[in-house]
Amino acid sequence: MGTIGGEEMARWEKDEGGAKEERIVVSVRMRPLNATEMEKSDPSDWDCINDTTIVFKNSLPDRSVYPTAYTFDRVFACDCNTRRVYDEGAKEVALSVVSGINASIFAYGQTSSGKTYTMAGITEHAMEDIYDYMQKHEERDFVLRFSAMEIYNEAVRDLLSSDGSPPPLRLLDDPERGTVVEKLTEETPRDQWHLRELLSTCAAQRQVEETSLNETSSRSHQILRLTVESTARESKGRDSSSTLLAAVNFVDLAGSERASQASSAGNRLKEGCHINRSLLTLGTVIRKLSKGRTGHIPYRDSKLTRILQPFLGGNARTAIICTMSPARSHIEQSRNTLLFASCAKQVVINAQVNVVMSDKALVKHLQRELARLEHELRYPGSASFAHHSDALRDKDSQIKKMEREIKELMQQRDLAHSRLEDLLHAVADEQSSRRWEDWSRSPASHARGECEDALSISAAYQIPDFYSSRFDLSKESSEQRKRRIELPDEMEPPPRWSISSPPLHESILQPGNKDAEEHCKEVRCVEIHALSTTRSEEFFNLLSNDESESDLLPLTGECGLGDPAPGSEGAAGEQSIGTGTKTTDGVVKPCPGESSPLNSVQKIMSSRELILTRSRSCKASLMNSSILSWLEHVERDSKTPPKIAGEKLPGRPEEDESSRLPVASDYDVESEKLSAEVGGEADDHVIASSSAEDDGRKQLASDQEAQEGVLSEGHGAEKSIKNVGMDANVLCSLESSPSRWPLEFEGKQREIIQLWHACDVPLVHRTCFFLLFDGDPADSFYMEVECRRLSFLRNTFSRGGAGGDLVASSSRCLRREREMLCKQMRKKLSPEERERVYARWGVALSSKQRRLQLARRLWTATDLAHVAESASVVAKLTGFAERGQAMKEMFELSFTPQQIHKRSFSWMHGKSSSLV
Ligand SMILES: Nc1ncnc2c1ncn2[C@@H]1O[C@H](COP(=O)(O)OP(=O)(O)OP(=O)(O)O)[C@@H](O)[C@H]1O
Repeated sequence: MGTIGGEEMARWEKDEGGAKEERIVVSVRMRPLNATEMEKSDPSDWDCINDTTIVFKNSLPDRSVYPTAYTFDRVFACDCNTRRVYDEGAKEVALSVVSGINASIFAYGQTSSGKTYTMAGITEHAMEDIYDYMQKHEERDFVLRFSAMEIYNEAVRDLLSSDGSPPPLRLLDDPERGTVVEKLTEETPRDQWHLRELLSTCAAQRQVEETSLNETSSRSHQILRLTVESTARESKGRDSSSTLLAAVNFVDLAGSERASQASSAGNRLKEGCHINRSLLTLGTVIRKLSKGRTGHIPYRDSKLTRILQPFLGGNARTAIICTMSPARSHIEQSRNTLLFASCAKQVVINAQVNVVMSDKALVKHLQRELARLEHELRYPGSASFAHHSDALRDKDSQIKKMEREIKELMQQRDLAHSRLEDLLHAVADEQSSRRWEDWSRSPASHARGECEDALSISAAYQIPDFYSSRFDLSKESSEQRKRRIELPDEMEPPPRWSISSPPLHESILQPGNKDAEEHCKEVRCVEIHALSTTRSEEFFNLLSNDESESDLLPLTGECGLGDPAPGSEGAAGEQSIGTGTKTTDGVVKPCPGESSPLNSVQKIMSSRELILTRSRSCKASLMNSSILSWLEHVERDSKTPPKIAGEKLPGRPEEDESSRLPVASDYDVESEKLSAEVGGEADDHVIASSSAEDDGRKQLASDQEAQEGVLSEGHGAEKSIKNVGMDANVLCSLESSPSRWPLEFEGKQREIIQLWHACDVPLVHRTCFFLLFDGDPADSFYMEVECRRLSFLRNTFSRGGAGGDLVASSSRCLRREREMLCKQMRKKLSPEERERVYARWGVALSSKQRRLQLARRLWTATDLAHVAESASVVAKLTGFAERGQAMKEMFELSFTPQQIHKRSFSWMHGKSSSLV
């Protein structure tokens, strides 16, 4: 133990005196059977099986509920000497006193169990060790003070009093020191021998009487207290000197006894009552302390607990040695002792070093503390303040840094997760495609042909339901809201358009159409958000590795479809429109030999031109719920909707011919120029064909190839466009564009439109897709998916066999969808609106079946103006425009091979269903 002062002192103060939580050290010592017990052949029922456990070894049936084994810090068998008991059960605690920590050693047990015998030895050994310690630490100056008292019949007696019969001492409550015994003699032993003498005096003074159990029974509680005060010699007399001050109590309790067993009477009985009462209080205090320091602890119920209050579960280390007799005759008392010991070992104590500063040191310390506090009050930004604020800032920056790291980690995790998902989806889709192809070639697929029709229809008719189920605006996310079609300010829809109608599916969804519901469920929505670009790239990489692509695009150079503008012919039904012919389902098909190269050029022109001309307002107007408003808008401004080359927009005033771009016939000359300039690649794919419908689909592939060929030429294509008279502004825009996405988008869009046409894709699907994907780079993923699916279907159609049946089925499905739209016209459009739409679409007002005529003209051409116009009408009729916008994610790849048996690709098409 070194000097405590200066820095050490400050450190000690910081550590709150080195206080640490520990428990009372509890040991059990069993004495040998005494002569009386042996005479009575009282058997020994207890056995110390190891250093910590004592067991009740009686094999007789025991009716009690007491445990048979008890474990403590240490247990000492009969043959253990007191030295060992002291060394292992009390020494460490007793010697705490020299370190400035209060300590108490208790001996507890029934009468005649050996308390006095044990405690006398322990006190002696402790005194020896303390003196030994003092001798070994000459750097410190020690001062010992010794006092002794006994509590006999609840009276405190001074055992060092020279008076023969001293009066009982009073207990005083000192605010600083707690309970103090007034006028208690305190001796300062000169040396170890002097202390021994004092101990002898105490023993002689103590109340001892003979009882039936113990010839020298102690009838009082004895408390011997040795106070140790130590100061470092080198700091003595200096301002910074400090003193360690602590006391150790050696408490030899009176033995609990049963009056019957002790055969006590008279004074012995009275003594026994006091003893038992005070021991009972001690037991209560210990029990309450063992459950934590909550509630009232009855220290004041006895003089014993009142005097020992500071040492019981307080600022003192404590050791309790419980003594017991092994005799069976004392089984009950022994068990009580063990229960007390069990309770005591639960008590948590909080001993700390007690430092006493010299008056000078104390004054100086207090002055320094006062000055520091005053300084802090006057200058809030002082060093300590600054220190704290700096620490706070550091912590804040640490927190922010950690938050950033967490965010980054979460993003990385999400990214990895979504990539994994994409890869899994891609793999699953590829497997699905292959399985489906295999299956479609199998006889089973033909056998199912009988009910294709109904399935196709139901699947087609469930589309509005599909959309309506996803158009719940109350659940619309902010992203969806952002994507939702916006109405231009100047084009507020007139009130009549806002009349809500029940969802289309309610009127047309056929009962029992469970397959249709399944189709909806199978559509998987994958979040792409900010990762869409990355995911698209990954997806394209996957696609580029997919060799099946080449199979899906048979190069059959045949007649391409013309681009008959709606309204270019007023006839209905089977009448021809333009130079093309109309099939029974109203789909306009071109005549063989119509200029496919011209179509290609037109498509390129349209897509190129759209880069500039398809303004937001234009697109928005197409998407708006108000067709009428849109029509009015078109009539006011001849330059919108898009100035699609070579087409006559429905409703466009005839006198505006001069302002529009060249019509198809204008291209006859220009197309030749283009063909020559693009190296004839487009021409290579265009071969005249005499077939009308199926061949038309094949021609679409040819057109597509031609278009891709032109697009792939890059600047060459632009040059060609320039030659056909494109606005110079368009070219400037193209050349200055930092990204090729707009070009790719337009190309992809046209490709999809043609594939829709070729595959008889349901009009509702076309409409939703067209309106949703408006050129956002993030759309590339969906558009590529759509292309892949449609190419797959087209490839299937072109193979003949089962594909031929599927074509017929899809055509029927499309025809019924047009009938559905026809019915919706009556519900969704007022008579006046219908008239205007008829006029715009070239349906003669005097003709019959006008609604059917209109329905059959929708989506019958592939030029962008026609498509946009058709989409706006279908959107209005199906309520798409009223309900808002669908989630783009539902257009993702969603083939589900596991559910092929349900005849459903989740691709929400009658077509896909009819394929199965
Ligand atoms: N471990 C022991 N080894 C040998 N003898 C012992 C042992 N413990 C106690 N004794 C003897 O047993 C007798 C009773 O011991 P002691 O007086 O210490 O009991 P006690 O618990 O103090 O009783 P009381 O409460 O009545 O004062 C004594 O004669 C003592 O010498």
